[in-house]
Amino acid sequence: MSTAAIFSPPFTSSNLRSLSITSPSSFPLINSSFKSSSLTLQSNPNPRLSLSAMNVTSQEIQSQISFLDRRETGVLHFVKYHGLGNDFIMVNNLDSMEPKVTPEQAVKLCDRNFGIGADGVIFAMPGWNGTDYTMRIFNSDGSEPEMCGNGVRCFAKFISDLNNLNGRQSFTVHTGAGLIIPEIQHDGKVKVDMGEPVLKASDIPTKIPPNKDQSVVKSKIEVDGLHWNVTCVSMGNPHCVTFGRDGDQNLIVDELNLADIGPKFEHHELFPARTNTEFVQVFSRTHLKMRVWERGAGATLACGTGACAVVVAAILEGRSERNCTVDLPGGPLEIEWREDDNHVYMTGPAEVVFYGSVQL
Ligand SMILES: N[C@@H](CCC[C@H](N)C(=O)O)C(=O)O
Repeated sequence: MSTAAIFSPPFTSSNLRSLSITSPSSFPLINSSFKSSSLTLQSNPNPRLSLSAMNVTSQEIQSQISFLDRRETGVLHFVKYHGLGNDFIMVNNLDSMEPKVTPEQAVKLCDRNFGIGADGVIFAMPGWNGTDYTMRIFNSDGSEPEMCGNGVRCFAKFISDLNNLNGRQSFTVHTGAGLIIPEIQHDGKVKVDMGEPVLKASDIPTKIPPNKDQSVVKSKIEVDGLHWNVTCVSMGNPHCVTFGRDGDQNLIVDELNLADIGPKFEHHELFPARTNTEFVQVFSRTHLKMRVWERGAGATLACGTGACAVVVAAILEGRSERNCTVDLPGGPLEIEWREDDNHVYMTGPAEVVFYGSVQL
């Protein structure tokens, strides 16, 4: 479809009832281009709104992405991406250091029932201090984290599509976690130099007393009356990694009630900036499985910084090698914590879901 110039009137509550996707009156969906093999809109009052094949090709993306350049007051043009089901509304903010969406608007846009639906909103901004680009992100609760691993892979693909770069590209990206360097590989996956993990307790930050040099490794904390062994790692953003409770042989992560236990870690008094929490099951010294409760976003299908923190914690606890496959609910990530430069490298996919425009 030709996305760029076509704008339909905002949906009203009466025509919304006949659609299988909905858009609330506070965020009327103006135009969208889904890519899905089997989906079609039934009783679609707007013939321009249609759903067709998944896996958007690079050429298709480039022919459609130009609609992001349009400027209409009160209208946000976006592309939704996901990295292993961790999904983001990507905004072309390359003309300004001021985010085009406020934290309050981000909360509404991310709402899965009354908005577009996403784990966060990501802004592609001009570079800073010599970097090619700046990435900022709002979580679905409107808070601003320092970094997002799955998000930076989506960011790399978004930049490549925006600038018609078509193929392998490496960028320098300024983030709240410092310099991050993603590289689009020939197979379409994105490998990211995530920098060095931070282990000093006060910098993570956590109030858990350090027990190994200045860091927290396999320390016991009480959460909801139970004692959990945790290792704390920052990948720019804070992570609390646990392989289980006292006396547990090996955590079976599928058995956890994440919605119950996750918030108790996130808001625990020992984490002054709140925390992301990863629950980990060990299959072998190179194969781990995790579930995550994210600060500001809850249970997500994947967390890139979380997977990096998990491998760092597993190595510190003597449970794994430096190269691991980490299974997440949305799929696997390859993580390496290199000995020579102390950097963590993450490799995984990033895909377009759809394009859209919405009234703010
Ligand atoms: N899903 C992300 C992490 C996003 C930020 C996190 N919720 C936080 O507040 O730190 C990832 O892939 O790393």
